[in-house]
Amino acid sequence: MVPSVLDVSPVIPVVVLEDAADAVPLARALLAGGIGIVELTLRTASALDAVRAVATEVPEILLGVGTVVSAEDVARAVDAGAQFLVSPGTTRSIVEAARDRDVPLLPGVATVSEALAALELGLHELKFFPAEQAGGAAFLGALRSPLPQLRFCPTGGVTPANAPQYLALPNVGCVGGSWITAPDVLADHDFGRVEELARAAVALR
Ligand SMILES: O=C[C@H](O)COP(=O)(O)O
Ligand SMILES: CC(=O)C(=O)O
Repeated sequence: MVPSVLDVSPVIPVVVLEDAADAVPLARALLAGGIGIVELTLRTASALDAVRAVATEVPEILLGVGTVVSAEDVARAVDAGAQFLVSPGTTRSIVEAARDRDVPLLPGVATVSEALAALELGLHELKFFPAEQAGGAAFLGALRSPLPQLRFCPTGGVTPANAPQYLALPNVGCVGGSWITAPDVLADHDFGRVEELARAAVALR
């Protein structure tokens, strides 16, 4: 049984991978650093090859596909091996496509009305995106009182410096962020650095 996506790790690393050959060593470095989950975004031509490689060669990691912006993306991601899906927003067609494939979806919201609309679609675990730009930890903290049934993964502008403020909120399960797999780290193929950053990220909570 797949655990709730929000409860695997304090941080979901959000990855934009240019070279699919990096995917497997990257996933192994995250695991070695104590992070058992990864979100590979559909933002590069190599994304689906990367997903297929991790699904085949690193089955121990919970494999998500992000930047899912259509029902077609849901199909492509799940066919490639995605175990969960992440979207920057929430649409009925994406929600229904993910349900049809029986794959957990973490869709994004940025306002109270979007959170209510997601609730009407039966969703209780959401991404808060873009977190820093949309109101940060103070905004999410204020949602807790009227909407205690919702839990969030704030993503967008989250850093090791501000992550603890989010992780201290009772309606936050984990945060998402790209700092563990930042472009300079990936450009250097520095998987030892990925492991170090992963270990430091796990210690944030
Ligand atoms: O999914 C959203 C972003 O790509 C991650 O945002 P970030 O680079 O600000 O951590
Ligand atoms: C930003 C976002 O939610 C994603 O790339 O999946």
